[in-house]
Amino acid sequence: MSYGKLTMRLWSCVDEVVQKEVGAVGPVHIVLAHEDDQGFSLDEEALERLLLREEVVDLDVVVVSVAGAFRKGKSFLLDFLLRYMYNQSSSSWMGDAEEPLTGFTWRGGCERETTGIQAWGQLFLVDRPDGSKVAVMLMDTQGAFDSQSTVRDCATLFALSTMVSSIQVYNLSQNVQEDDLQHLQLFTEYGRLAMEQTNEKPFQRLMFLVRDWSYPYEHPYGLEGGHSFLEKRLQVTQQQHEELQTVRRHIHSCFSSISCFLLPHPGLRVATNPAFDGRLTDIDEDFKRELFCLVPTLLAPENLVVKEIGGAKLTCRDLLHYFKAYMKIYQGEELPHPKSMLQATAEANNLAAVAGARALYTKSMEQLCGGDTPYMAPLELSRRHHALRLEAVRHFRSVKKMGGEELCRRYQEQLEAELDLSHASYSKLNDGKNIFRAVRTPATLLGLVFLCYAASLFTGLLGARWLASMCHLLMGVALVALLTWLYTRYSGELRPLGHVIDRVAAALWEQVATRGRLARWLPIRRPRLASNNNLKKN
Ligand SMILES: Nc1nc2c(ncn2[C@@H]2O[C@H](COP(=O)(O)OP(=O)(O)OP(=O)(O)O)[C@@H](O)[C@H]2O)c(=O)[nH]1
Ligand SMILES: [Mg+2]
Repeated sequence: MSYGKLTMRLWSCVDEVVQKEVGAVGPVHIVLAHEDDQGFSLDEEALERLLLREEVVDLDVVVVSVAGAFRKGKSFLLDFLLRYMYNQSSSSWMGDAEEPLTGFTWRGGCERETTGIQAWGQLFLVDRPDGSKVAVMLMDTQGAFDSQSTVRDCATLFALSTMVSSIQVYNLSQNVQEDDLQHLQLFTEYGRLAMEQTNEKPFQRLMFLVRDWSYPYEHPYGLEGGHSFLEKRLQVTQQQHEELQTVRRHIHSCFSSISCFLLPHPGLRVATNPAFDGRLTDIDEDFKRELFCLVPTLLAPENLVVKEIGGAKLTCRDLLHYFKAYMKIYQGEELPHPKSMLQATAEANNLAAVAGARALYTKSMEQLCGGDTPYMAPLELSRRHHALRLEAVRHFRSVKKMGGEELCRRYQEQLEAELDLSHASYSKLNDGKNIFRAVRTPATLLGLVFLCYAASLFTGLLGARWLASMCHLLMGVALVALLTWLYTRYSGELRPLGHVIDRVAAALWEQVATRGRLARWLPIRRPRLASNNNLKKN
């Protein structure tokens, strides 16, 4: 029995089961797009119904996905893939000339149609020439760059479809532009980020499908023309700018095989007639001829590519687990959010300006009160900080940046907060250089020792022996604290203990000094940070 006949028999068995279970077969939403900016969710039940069906669950799986910008005929093309899968053994798989095209929903018009990710409601069983049997899943993806999706939405869906498919068709219109390559780079990088790092190429087969190709006199329609065209487009040369080289290297490093197919325009009736329902009589001959070559290039049994992750082939059951795991990663918050080019550039501009202003401030502060400079009056330090802070902010604002005033103000606030933090640590460094502060703990403890000694002598003379013993005890504690403090400073060990002793001594010192009105000339209280306004008034 030929492969084709066997496939058809198997297929009709599966078809019967499915018809009984779910009625008419159609597209199934496996990834749902939520309207209210809530991202996407996986319809696990729908996916389980599809992948855990007894006939397919343990078979190796082939996933063919079509992705790209919205309104470019992706669903329309997928319906021809469906026709091929349903009529594989027949050379007239394209169907009757007057038959409307059905399957994945497609339509004319300028508003988006497909949302989320849809899979065809049943998998196709195919016998491959090597005798193995595989299950083929066809997947349609929400078009990128519609007016309702963010860059993150587009990246998530493209990345997901690339990660779970073994054959990804990148559907483009008219040409392969540099921005098409940049978007592919961004989306595949977003996919690679969510996958475990391996040395192997993370994705399998990629086909650039260029629709409405208008230059057959330069590169003929079809796979061969596509090959020569893509070779030129993806060529890396030393004369290229580094940016162009990086994009091309990235794409080569992501896919194990890359091809290109140039498809002619299907004719004006397809593109512009609102009454067009997909019948073949309305489609240009050139398009049908090339489509007849394109579809088997993707789906003929010998061309099918089994889905592999980390070098291991996946069954339908495995694919279900991977789908769930990947979806969870994209729903979590650990991945960075891809941004639009303007947003990313504006943030980079602002960050660079913040870094420049911070460097300016730090350089001057280092000269003023860095590690090797002598102690300076805290009030003077605070005054200079404010002057330099103003200068740094002025520098930040003078740098030309993209992104507008709102973004600029946000980064200015960040800069100001950072500079205030720096001031706090420069103040601490400066305080550390003060001789009084350096000897404050031992002086306080020594003072306490003498005070307790004198008090014990005095109370002993008065005959209050228990009070004298208390003073002795306190003196002993102060002495031990002093020795411990000296040890911690000398050895650098038991630092938390040394820190506690410092704080107790500081509290005592503050009490005594404040009561004794010494606060004016001893470094007891830190000068309060004068606000910008105060400074201006001064
Ligand atoms: N110019 C042109 N139009 C096409 C081609 N193939 C299909 N169309 C037309 O493009 C329109 C959109 O087709 P869809 O298949 O719904 O497009 P889509 O990419 O799935 O759109 P979204 O689901 O919104 O992302 C329909 O009017 C088709 O007739 C093609 O190769 N070239
Ligand atoms: Mg569509």
